[in-house]
Amino acid sequence: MAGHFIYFNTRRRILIISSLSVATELLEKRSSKYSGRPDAPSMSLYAGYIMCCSMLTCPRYGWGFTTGLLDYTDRWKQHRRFHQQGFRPEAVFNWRPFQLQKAHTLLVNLLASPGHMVDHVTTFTASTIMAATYGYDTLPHKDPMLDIVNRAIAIFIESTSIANVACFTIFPFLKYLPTWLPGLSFYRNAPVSRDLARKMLDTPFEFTKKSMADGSAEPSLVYEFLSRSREAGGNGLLDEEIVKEVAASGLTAGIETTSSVLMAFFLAMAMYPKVQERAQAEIDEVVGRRRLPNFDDRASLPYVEAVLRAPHATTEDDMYDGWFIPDQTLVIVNVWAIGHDESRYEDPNTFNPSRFLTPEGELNDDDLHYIYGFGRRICPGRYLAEASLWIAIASVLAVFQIRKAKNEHGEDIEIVPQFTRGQVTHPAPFKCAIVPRSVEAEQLARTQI
Ligand code: HEM
Repeated sequence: MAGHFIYFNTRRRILIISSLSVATELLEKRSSKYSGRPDAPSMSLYAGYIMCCSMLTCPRYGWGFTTGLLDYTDRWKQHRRFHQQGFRPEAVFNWRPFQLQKAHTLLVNLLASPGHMVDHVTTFTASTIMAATYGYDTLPHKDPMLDIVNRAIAIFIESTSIANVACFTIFPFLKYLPTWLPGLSFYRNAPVSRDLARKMLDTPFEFTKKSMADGSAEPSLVYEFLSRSREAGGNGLLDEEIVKEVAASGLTAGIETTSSVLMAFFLAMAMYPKVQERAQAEIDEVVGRRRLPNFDDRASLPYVEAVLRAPHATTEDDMYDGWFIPDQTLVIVNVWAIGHDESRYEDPNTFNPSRFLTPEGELNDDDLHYIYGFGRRICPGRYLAEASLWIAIASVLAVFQIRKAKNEHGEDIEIVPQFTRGQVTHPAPFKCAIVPRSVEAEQLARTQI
């Protein structure tokens, strides 16, 4: 162990980095060496984002195509080029009107059934990504396309939980046993998962192709790539398969992560009413109560912005600070530790947006970029995610009060924050009350769509 990193040299070489400067030095400045993915079952951890990646397990469940699981190969580079084009800041800018509209749908859904906050949040994040990717406008409830995507993600997450993958990693012979044996039921999910993954790759893609053929296609990532490929005389099937893979990778990487942050926002607001009041006071002062916030208000709402802020396998040997880091070391960035580093953050366990403000009330330069990863593997969907999160948070704060739920005696039900385990962590179910701030706020929300 050396200061901010721990190195295990067991059967699998593992390096855990808990310092921003070490992560930046290794994963950004020496990014060419640290952009691979491990060649054996392994886990890479991020706080709030735990991705369990297994080169053996994921293809079995039909998920070997996703960008995040591809090794540092030409195919991965092709994926990245597509992501870069589709989700670069200028391209994402064009999605703002749509994100605003979907944030308003979120408000109306919350008014109708606040108890289904988790479903509404997932519909919101999925609908923005589906629109940007396929030009597909999801229904507010029970959308058939979204149903395929959600089922594909759910069965994959359930089947490849860390416990299950660890089981296969430690006892690889299990995969030769009959799947009817007790305890191996999750393994029976593999063909179902493969089937759903295939549907997830094909169905929305075919939707875009069909709408291009009948002239009704909305602009989208898939639309743009297919048009360009046709203009350039692309070689059909191969190109189409890559576009399908890239598009579905964005869906699978973006929905759970973005939804998880929004759920954590509701949790924090219920637990920290003073923070909520201060953010709402800022919105009332800057935006007023006669309209809802829009993206033009973002720069004038530093406190709301502050509320929003709250594995790499090496492909070559490397030396760092006198330490030798061999090829094929699994590198894990412990984002939780970086976010709880007391030398950076005073009282790090408290939800305190003010830590991102200067004494003058301006935003400081800590933009938490590290939550999106480092170097060549950095999250390509971060601009889309940030914009979706901001507009959802600002809109919800303008319209709702989020409070602890009450029991039958009218007392607050205390919230003990807990997070699920799995490939993407999110707050464990908790009760909260989501009620309009006023009759006017409710009417304002209803008149937007
Ligand atoms: C709050 C939301 C999000 C968070 C916290 C998040 C975080 C991350 C992190 C930590 C990584 C791994 C980076 C690394 O290996 O160093 C990643 C990868 C990725 N993310 Fe995101 N992400 C979010 C939303 C999105 C969205 C909306 C999309 C697409 C629309 C997306 C697409 C991807 C893809 C394709 C990868 C794989 C990149 C690669 O391996 O080259 N993410 N994300």
